[in-house]
Amino acid sequence: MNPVSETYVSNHPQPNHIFPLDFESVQDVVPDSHTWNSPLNMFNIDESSKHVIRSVALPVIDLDDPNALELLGDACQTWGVFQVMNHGVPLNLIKNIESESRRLFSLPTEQKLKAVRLPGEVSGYGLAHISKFFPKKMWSESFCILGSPVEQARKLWPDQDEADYSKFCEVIEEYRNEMKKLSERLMCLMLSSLGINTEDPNWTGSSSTGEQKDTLSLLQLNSYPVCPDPNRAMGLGPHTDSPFFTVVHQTGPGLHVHRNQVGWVEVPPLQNALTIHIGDLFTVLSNGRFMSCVHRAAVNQTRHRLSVVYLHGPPMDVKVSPLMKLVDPDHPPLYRSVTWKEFLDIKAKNFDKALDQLIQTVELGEDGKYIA
Ligand SMILES: O=C(O)CCC(=O)C(=O)O
Ligand SMILES: [Fe+2]
Repeated sequence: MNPVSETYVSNHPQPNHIFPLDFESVQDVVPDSHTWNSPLNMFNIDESSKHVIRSVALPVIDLDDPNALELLGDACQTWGVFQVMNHGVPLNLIKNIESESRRLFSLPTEQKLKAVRLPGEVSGYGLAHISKFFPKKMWSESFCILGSPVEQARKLWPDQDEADYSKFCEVIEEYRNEMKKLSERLMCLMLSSLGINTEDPNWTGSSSTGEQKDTLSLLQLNSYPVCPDPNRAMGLGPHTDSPFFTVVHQTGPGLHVHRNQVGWVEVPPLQNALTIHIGDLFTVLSNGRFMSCVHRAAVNQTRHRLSVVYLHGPPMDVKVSPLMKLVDPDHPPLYRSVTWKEFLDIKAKNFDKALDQLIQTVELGEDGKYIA
């Protein structure tokens, strides 16, 4: 079994955390199961104000800018989120993934349910994986793709022309390839901003079996149907992403990021920009220099919103630890090492406190090395 699937199986997701609301049948009331009215008390966020800030400018980085490296390093250390322009992903490919996602989510509910994610599986249609951490259901549906999309696509478009599902699969594969290229470029830039030379092939550590493996790439398509009462519903609850980072394309406003002392800030849907969220494993790797960014998705009353999220992480069984170059007598290693697979287990049990579980106290030994 795939190691990501193993993690999901061992954490027993319940079917009620998989099935989205049948949005086709919703009239003009948000059902109680989807009404978010009590404070969540997560991530130490002060929820006394519901106000979303639109006047604070998030970092926008043109990758062709000669100062891109510096700007990017600064954005990762202050915000943990930024937008990139001139990222090299063909704009027609972004339009194509948008229209393929729209085609998928506009299928009749019963058709989408044919590709439902089974308990313990990663790929398929359903509520986002984080659903189980919240007391109320989210106003969204998602489609997660790990590995080949063919099997799921055949379930969605079974009786028709092969062109129906093969177009979907082609676009998914092409988009994922472009995301992989962009992510590798961003990873190099982010590490360079920390003074790390990525030409050293061992910078991420080695897998437990000693072999070099491919980084894992996961794609998640999210759909946020129009909502009769957006102030009482939540598209996607507050969370941090687990991998090194995620690359998000959104079709309209709705993404909010949280910054301490500032509050919830809207990420504007800039034309031709992609949004990058620093994830938990980068916090570990950078020894706390880059902090993962808490974000959520709101819904609205008039526009069906979509987002496409690419998760860029290390191979599942590679140990991620604070980079040696970022550790010195003034900066002890804050986190113990962890693989992505182990971290998903920790997150499944501790959600917003997952990173805290990795914090370690160390002492400097006589040989100048830290002892946990
Ligand atoms: O829809 C969005 O803009 C955000 C989606 C997201 O955060 C996620 O899928 O992890
Ligand atoms: Fe996210």
